Amino acid sequence: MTSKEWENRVAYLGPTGTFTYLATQELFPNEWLIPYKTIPECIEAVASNQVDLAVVPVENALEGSVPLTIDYLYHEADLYVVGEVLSPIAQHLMVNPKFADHWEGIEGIYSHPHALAQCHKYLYYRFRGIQLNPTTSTAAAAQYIAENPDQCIAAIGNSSAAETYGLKIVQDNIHDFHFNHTRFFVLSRTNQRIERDHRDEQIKTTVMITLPNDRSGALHQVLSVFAWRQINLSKIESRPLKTGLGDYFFIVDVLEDENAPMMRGAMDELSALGCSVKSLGTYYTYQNSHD
Ligand SMILES: O=C(O)C(=O)Cc1ccccc1
Repeated sequence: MTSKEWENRVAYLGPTGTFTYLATQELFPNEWLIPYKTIPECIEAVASNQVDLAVVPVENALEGSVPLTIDYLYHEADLYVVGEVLSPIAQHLMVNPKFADHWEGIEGIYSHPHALAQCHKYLYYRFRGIQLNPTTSTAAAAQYIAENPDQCIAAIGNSSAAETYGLKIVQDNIHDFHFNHTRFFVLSRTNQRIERDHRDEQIKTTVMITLPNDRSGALHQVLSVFAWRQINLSKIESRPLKTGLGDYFFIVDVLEDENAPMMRGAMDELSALGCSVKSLGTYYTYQNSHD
């Protein structure tokens, strides 16, 4: 198939072998997947029409939100969430094969900051004092290890990265908590929905809400708008507006379709309360099986 025959160009946090890559590949097995080095580069790629869609991590069960993604969506880009992928995450320690028998002497460990944090206890008890080096992704770390075969260093990432970059896994499942899942957003310039057979039934809408300045009970009022309509929220989080200490916006996940009459009423009432409200769209969830 030539590049012209692909239906969609999909940016993802690369290179090949990241957790984002695995999530993207499972949802888009027949699309043209294009790696970008950082989350902002993925988001810019779709915003500037270089690609049709972008897949980026947005939240991890152990580490919480990925602030870069949420802040970039609020402050920098005008995009819609058109799908989400939930993937189980297993972290492994990998080295160049020639160090497979003396990996306990490694002098540095490389990975994405979230991956290092997910293995905090393991690294503390097993490698205290060894330098931990953040990289733009887990696969970028694996690639770095492969490109520096004379150094006794290790990467933390998934088994696909070990395979892609010819590394040997010397300790598997080193993440501190068994339930380690990451949520990825699929982003688009247009308000559409990715619809595949294996989607979850539950639909979700992500809304960004900025409260009117300094009014007591404003957040309570916002929550009441949803509560009395019996609209369920699955997440609410505040992020700094970056205009001064104490100024925040809220990102809220609502288990309802943005076009449902109750939801339209809720959005209108929020505006009437003086909030600025932006819906990032309604989308389906896809559960990935790999780890
Ligand atoms: O670096 C990666 O592989 C990513 O896709 C980001 C990430 C990092 C750690 C856990 C889940 C996703």
